[in-house]
Amino acid sequence: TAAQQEIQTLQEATIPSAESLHILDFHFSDFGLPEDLTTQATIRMFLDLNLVQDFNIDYKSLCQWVLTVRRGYRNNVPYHNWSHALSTAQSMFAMLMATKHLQTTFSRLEILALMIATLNHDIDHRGVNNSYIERSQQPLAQLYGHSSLENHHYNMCLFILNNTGSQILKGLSAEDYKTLLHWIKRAILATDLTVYMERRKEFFSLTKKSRVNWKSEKHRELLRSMLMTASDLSAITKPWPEQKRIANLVAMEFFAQGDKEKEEFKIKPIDIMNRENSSRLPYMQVEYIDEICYPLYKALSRMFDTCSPLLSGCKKNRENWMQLAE
Ligand SMILES: C=CCCOc1ncc(C(=C)O)cc1-c1nc2c(CC)[n+](C3CN(CC)C3)[nH]c2c(=O)[nH]1
Ligand SMILES: [Zn+2]
Repeated sequence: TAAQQEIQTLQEATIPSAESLHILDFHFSDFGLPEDLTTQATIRMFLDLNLVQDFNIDYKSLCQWVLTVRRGYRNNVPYHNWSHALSTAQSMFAMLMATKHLQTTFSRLEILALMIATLNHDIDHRGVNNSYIERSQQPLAQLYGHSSLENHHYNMCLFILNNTGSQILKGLSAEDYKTLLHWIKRAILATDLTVYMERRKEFFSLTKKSRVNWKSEKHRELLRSMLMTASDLSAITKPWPEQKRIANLVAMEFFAQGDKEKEEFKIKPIDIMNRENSSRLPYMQVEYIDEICYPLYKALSRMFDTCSPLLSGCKKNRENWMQLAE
């Protein structure tokens, strides 16, 4: 079949180096990268983090797993698609590769959890957020209640990991497998912004007192969660042309949800989803940066100076949006 052919082709491909794919750069963009190179870039991340070796991952299964995860994203969704998943995983990869401290602090199993979680964290996203799903009483809402979307992303991730032919975790002990799934679930659920906003206070106070106890599982999980959000929102740190392009995709998706909310529920959508406010988009972005993004990149850069390009990128975009807001 075509799917088998695609697996075969990927399996036989010579995977380009990280340098030639530019996946070590914080300013990486997949814009214009051909689809087959996006799957090869994903394989390259797993190879360069030594995950294939450390966990005895069968290479053909890894190829099938990457292609199945990619297919799990909907290409009729403007922003929450495979490109967002790849950029999120690449941001995590760039932080891990740049920060030796992270690689020595996190176990190999934690690194594996972060890479699987970033790639799967929005899988099967329909372009609408939790509040829309809960209000529309969609099956997902009946199934999962709150954080319904993130629970769905985790379940899809688990389903693919258990699927014949893409069982990349076959080489793990029963205990490691159980621990890993728990960490992947927590990491995917951490990408729910409401969860992030609750938990970041504790993280910020830890980084201020620089009292992180790396031995404590609670502190490590908190850091893994914060790294998930930093990767998830990393488009806000990209060079201006890329940030502009992404912002337009996010706006397209948000306004489409707002239109549906007006149409189906006869309600007024929240500001960022109401296309009547599109002239205020730059101002809303400045607010979004100040309230949600900047504090996180500030705390991360305080902890790891290797992550300072994320903070400076975010700061630059605040200035760019501010100029448009006046
Ligand atoms: C219409 C949207 C304009 C574009 O918006 C964007 N463009 C790009 C990025 C990016 C990450 O680069 C991010 C955004 C962007 N994302 C936002 C989100 C979800 C992460 N929220 C939540 C919803 N909750 C408010 C109740 C806070 N507010 C946002 C905003 O104002 N902008
Ligand atoms: Zn995301």
